[in-house]
Amino acid sequence: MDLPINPFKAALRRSEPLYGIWAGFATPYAAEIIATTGYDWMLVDGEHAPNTVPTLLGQLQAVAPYATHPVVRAVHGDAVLIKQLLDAGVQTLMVPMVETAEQARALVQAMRYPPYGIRGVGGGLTRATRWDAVPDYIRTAHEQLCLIVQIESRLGVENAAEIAAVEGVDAVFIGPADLSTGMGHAGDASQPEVQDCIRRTIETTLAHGKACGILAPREEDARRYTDWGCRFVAVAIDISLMRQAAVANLARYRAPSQPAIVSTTY
Ligand SMILES: O=C(O)C(=O)C[C@H](O)[C@@H](O)CO
Repeated sequence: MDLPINPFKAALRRSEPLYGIWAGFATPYAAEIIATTGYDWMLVDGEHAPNTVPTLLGQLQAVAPYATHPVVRAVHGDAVLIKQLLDAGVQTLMVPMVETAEQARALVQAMRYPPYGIRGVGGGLTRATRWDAVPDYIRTAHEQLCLIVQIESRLGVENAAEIAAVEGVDAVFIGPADLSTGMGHAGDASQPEVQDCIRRTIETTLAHGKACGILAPREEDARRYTDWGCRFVAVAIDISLMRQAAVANLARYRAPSQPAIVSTTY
């Protein structure tokens, strides 16, 4: 069989925004539900959701029949973990808290086989090669792999030009929660100096010919960031959607301040 195409990587080169959703339930069942809803991509979160390599694998398998592309966020940029994730079939990898070009170059190396990098060869043991059904995987894998580095600190913003310029970095994703918190604003990305950092990072990334993405669950933020040039925007978080719907539904029957009455009898 042919090496599976990475439609997300190809779409990043086009101009229309790609709308994504954060998938935080860490189960294949919930991930599959999300994959049926029509978002362009979903962020399967290995950083803040309780995921491990096997749970991420299960979610990749669950969403494989659908058009929504799974972007997997690693808990950190360790080369050994990256090897396992790529072997499990991750095609698009996001790595949090990248602050220097040196870190970005190390991530590129971790995703490539020698002589271009340090990725170990799993061959027929791996889902990435479809257990050896894909011919010439070692020579061609890099064509369909996509690396997204997260810039989410003041240092990362300062080094954005050097990071975006690294060959093999396909896109930059801004983390507004960490960026604003690191700048002393406790998750409030609306602060002018945070907005300024976000805008500068988008402009710098685009100037280096790379795509830029961001998490923006509030509609006005999402629209502003796409106006500023963001190409892929996560406009929702599945866990928040469920909680908001549950709270709103209950509020139709009971005032929010009224305590829950737990009863085991009818
Ligand atoms: O800093 C950010 O913003 C992110 O990286 C996304 C958060 O980690 C996300 O988990 C918020 O729900």
